[in-house]
Amino acid sequence: MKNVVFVLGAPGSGKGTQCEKIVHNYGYVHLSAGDLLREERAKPNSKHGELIEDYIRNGKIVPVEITCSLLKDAMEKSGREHFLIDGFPRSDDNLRGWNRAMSNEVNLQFVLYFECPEDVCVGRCLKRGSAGSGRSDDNMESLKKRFKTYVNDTMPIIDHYQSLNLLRKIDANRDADEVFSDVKVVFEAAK
Ligand SMILES: Nc1ncnc2c1ncn2[C@@H]1O[C@H](COP(=O)(O)OP(=O)(O)O)[C@@H](O)[C@H]1O
Ligand SMILES: Nc1ccn([C@@H]2O[C@H](COP(=O)(O)OP(=O)(O)O)[C@@H](O)[C@H]2O)c(=O)n1
Ligand SMILES: [Mg+2]
Repeated sequence: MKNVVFVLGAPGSGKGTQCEKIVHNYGYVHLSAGDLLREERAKPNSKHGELIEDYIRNGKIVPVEITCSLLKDAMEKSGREHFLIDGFPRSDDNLRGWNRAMSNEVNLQFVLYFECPEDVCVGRCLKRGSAGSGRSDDNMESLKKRFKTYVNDTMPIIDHYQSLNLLRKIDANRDADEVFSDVKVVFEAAK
């Protein structure tokens, strides 16, 4: 049986940064839904490249059929058993699509949630943009849309996992190493 930890939090809350540290310490495979979508977009023969670019630039959530099949393929290709799924599920469509396709073959261990104020997150993303992230959505116009999507579509998913007692909330408004010391406590408890 495959094991999964979902990693959620606002854009810029530090999901990718903390996932890297978890990979080093706990041997999970890190799958970022956003990275997989950006990779798919970059393929010259991609069926969905233009759609993905439009959704990303406008901070909208790409239809789950696309995202879930990228995740499923990456999981199968890895041949591994423990996965950090970063930035997913981010909407009701994501959650329902995942449950339809995957819930029978995957055990959800818990959901890591990085809590961080919006102004701090926006500042981090703008800094990432001006440092040359090359991302078409690390600009103020896209960020406004991304945060609207986060509040309207993703917060209800976070509440859903809270009500199932699966949410592990971390204060992400600190130095990355301090954040990781709390992350470690969660992973040690899950061993
Ligand atoms: N705890 C932190 N304090 C300050 N900056 C951070 C912290 N964690 C990540 N960053 C920086 O903020 C930006 C967003 O981090 P990232 O891990 O990509 O977040 P997310 O995947 O949630 O968007 C990156 O440029 C990263 O280097
Ligand atoms: N489950 C997901 C995750 C990302 N995405 C898209 O990819 C964009 C970037 O996601 P990301 O996870 O890389 O962004 P960050 O939260 O890491 O800054 C999102 O704003 C969405 O447009 C999606 O459609 N569905
Ligand atoms: Mg990220």
